Amino acid sequence: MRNKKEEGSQGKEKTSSGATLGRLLTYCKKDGGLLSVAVVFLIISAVCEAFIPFYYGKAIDNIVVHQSMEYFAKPVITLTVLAFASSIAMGVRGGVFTLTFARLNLRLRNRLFRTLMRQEIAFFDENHTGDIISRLSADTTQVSDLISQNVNIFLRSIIKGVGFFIFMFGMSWKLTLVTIMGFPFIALVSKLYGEYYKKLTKEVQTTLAEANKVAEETISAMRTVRSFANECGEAESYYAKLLVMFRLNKKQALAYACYMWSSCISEVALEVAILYYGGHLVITGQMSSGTLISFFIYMLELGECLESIASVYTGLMQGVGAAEKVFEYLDRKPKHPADGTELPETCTGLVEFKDITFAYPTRPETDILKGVSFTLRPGEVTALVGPSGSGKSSCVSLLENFYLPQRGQVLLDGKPVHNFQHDYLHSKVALVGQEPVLFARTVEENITYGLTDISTEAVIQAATKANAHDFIRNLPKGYQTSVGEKGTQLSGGQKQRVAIARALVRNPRVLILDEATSALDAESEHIVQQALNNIMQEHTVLVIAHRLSTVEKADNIIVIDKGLVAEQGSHSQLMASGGLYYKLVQRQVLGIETGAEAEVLNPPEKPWNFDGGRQRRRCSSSSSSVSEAECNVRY
Ligand SMILES: Nc1ncnc2c1ncn2[C@@H]1O[C@H](COP(=O)(O)OP(=O)(O)OP(=O)(O)O)[C@@H](O)[C@H]1O
Repeated sequence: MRNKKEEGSQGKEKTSSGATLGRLLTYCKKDGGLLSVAVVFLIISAVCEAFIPFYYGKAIDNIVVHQSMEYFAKPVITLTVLAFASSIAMGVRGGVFTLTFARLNLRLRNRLFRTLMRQEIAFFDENHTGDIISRLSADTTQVSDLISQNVNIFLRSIIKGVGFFIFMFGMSWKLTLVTIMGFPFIALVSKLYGEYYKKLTKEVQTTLAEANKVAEETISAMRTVRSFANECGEAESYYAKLLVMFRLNKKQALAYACYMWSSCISEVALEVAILYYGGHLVITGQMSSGTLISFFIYMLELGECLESIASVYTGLMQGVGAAEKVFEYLDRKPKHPADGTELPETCTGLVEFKDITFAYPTRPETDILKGVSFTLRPGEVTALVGPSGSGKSSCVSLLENFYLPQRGQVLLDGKPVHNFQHDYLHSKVALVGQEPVLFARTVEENITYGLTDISTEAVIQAATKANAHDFIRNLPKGYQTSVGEKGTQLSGGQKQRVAIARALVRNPRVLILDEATSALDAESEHIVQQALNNIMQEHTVLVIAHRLSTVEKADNIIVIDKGLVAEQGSHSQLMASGGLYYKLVQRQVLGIETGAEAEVLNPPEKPWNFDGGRQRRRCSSSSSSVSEAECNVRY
């Protein structure tokens, strides 16, 4: 019963490996012409090689029997020509195969990256960047390299092996039978080894991805690592992951040693048996000594072919293991595809959140928003306030169509946001994040990110509105200055203004601003604020407010608490009603006046998102009268 089960699973494994290989080959369809050329040259070289030992035998027989240079020279010239032709053909075959599989690599990576770009945001929440990069680089390389080398070697070995076998059979069927008897053992060893190696390779790749994850996270956050002096800690975590991989590598080494041991023993046993029986045939006059030498060379070469086929098998299994991982991503259909089609000519920018209930796909059991409804009107500034973790950024993610709510709808001009064509939606709704991400490109390329055919005038106009034109002009190469990885060569305020320009150049109807204050000094903050004041009137604006000054000015304030709209209205209305907002403002004012009291009223683990807690702590801890005055002015 158990055996049947095992057979079943092995059969399934076999078919799935075969299917994966078949699918990989379909990826090479476009290279059919090139592959045919490679195969033709492969056949030429293999056939030439198959004849060479035959002429060795002939040459030796001619020396032994005729003992004349004339008889000896003929087979030697023939085998020289064969060897020459075979090496030329081998070179062409190798080059064409390498080219074909470089093309396969190109296609695989291109498709994989495009598939990744289509995935929903939740996919990137679930899968670590290191894993994804490892599929994109290491796995695709392994697929094309291994498949390229192995398909090449496999075909060559098969053709040569068949040729050798025919010659051997023609020389002595009895000796050939003795040779064949060793095959099943060699085949069994290769198969067992191949299966085991495939499993180990998958595990090694997974642990390598885990190690990459740690390395990537650490290197990309090097400043944080340094500031917490955790270099050794990170090195230890990386080393721990490497050790897991090393344990697997040891298993691989042991498996390889066992494989080599068993295959070498079986080869030597076979050679001794052939020599012994062949010697008997020569002595009894059933075979010439030259033929025995030819046969022996054929047998050794056949052994090499079988070894190659065995190693090809394990190599192919490695490649198939990597290919299965690549296909897993390639086949993944986005759960929330950006496939809307609505493309209205005009957009007023009216946004409605209607009874939204939302949980993140990674934590489906926790509702982050619970029946949230509010409206953002064109020409109005709406401020979203609430404690950290109350769900403000989640509202923005839904408006950006990053996720789908479980209940309710986010409407733009009365239509669900996911119904709009992807490019259209993101040209009408633009986001300036709290810590905007810039790309390692020029300032101009960052501003026009994702757009084509944008005139320089439009870029300058957007940068001017964003209060960024002057500082960009003073950069070493102006708009053509590179901003460095993630914009590290710009200051926080400069990055923020480039990000504002990037949003404005699209001429959006809805502008979402996640106010950044903590990263900016007073001067930069003032300049950024001015930029925002310039543009607020022209759009539907949603501000995740960190500053009370912004909140006060907003036309409508929505207070979110624990995923619910606690209250909404203008500053004066909310202050008059004496509810949550009133208490919040009171706390903030009190917080500035008496730092100690504020700590009690507004505990650090639940700071309100006017940034009051943070600013207040900054101010109250400072003994400088200037900073206190600054704070009082702000609130
Ligand atoms: N990608 C995510 N996957 C799972 N949970 C998330 C994700 N992003 C946020 N959350 C959770 O959702 C809740 C609301 O987060 P959100 O970022 O919307 O709060 P917020 O009000 O914007 O907070 P803050 O003012 O601190 O930025 C938090 O409990 C957070 O842990």
